[in-house]
Amino acid sequence: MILLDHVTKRYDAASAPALDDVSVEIERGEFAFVVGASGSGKSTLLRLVTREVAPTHGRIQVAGYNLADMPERRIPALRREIGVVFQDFRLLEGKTVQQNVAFVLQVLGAKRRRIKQQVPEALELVGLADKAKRLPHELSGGEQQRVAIARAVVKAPPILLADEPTGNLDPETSQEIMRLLQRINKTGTTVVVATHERGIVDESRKRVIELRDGTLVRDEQTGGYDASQPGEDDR
Ligand SMILES: Nc1ncnc2c1ncn2[C@@H]1O[C@H](COP(=O)(O)OP(=O)(O)OP(=O)(O)O)[C@@H](O)[C@H]1O
Repeated sequence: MILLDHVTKRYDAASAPALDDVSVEIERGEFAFVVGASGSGKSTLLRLVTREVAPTHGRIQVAGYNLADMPERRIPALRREIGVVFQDFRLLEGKTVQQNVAFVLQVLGAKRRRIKQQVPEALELVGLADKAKRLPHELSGGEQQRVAIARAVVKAPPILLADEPTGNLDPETSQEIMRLLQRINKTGTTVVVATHERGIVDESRKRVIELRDGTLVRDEQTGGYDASQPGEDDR
């Protein structure tokens, strides 16, 4: 589903690569964490998968698309296969919850009937059916992130990427969001979560792909964060 084969990404020739010769394969239906300290390359890895940035070297395949030599005009088709969630939610402030979620389908040119059916389903999935008419600022942070997740999955993408999805949330709300992402994974969606919060990773016992200074230093199926290494929380 997602394949990086000896991928290097340099943003500019003078500085060290943000990702350095990274090879990793994430199968359809898997749940994987990408962990590492700030600046280790987590966001760069996700941005390569969405083709926001192109690799300097190496081969990338996502949902059957070959990204390294992909023409610009094919990028929208790739992005239809991927839902993305960010730390800062990125909701449209002037639109209600249901309008935020519907907007994705409208942009894709979906029929009104499909929108009427899928938006309530997505809100039901994230537990926000009763708050469909609220504006984002009338919601808690955790609720706003759930709207963002509903928006990411409403088009039923095979892949969901989350970049520090719990970075702005308290521990209890973070756990709720992680449970929701795992529930979405159980429906068959491939889920990749970048985070530097080791507690979340330890609890989940999922595959952990660890980056340090742009290189892959660990790829383990059973989870657990290497406590011997200093991380964000220890500084
Ligand atoms: N657009 C850019 N231009 C130049 N350098 C960049 C750019 N984006 C990221 N970098 C550099 O690439 C390296 C990896 O950054 P990246 O954002 O991928 O790390 P990260 O692990 O996601 O960090 P964080 O947790 O702080 O978001 C860093 O050294 C960063 O400064």
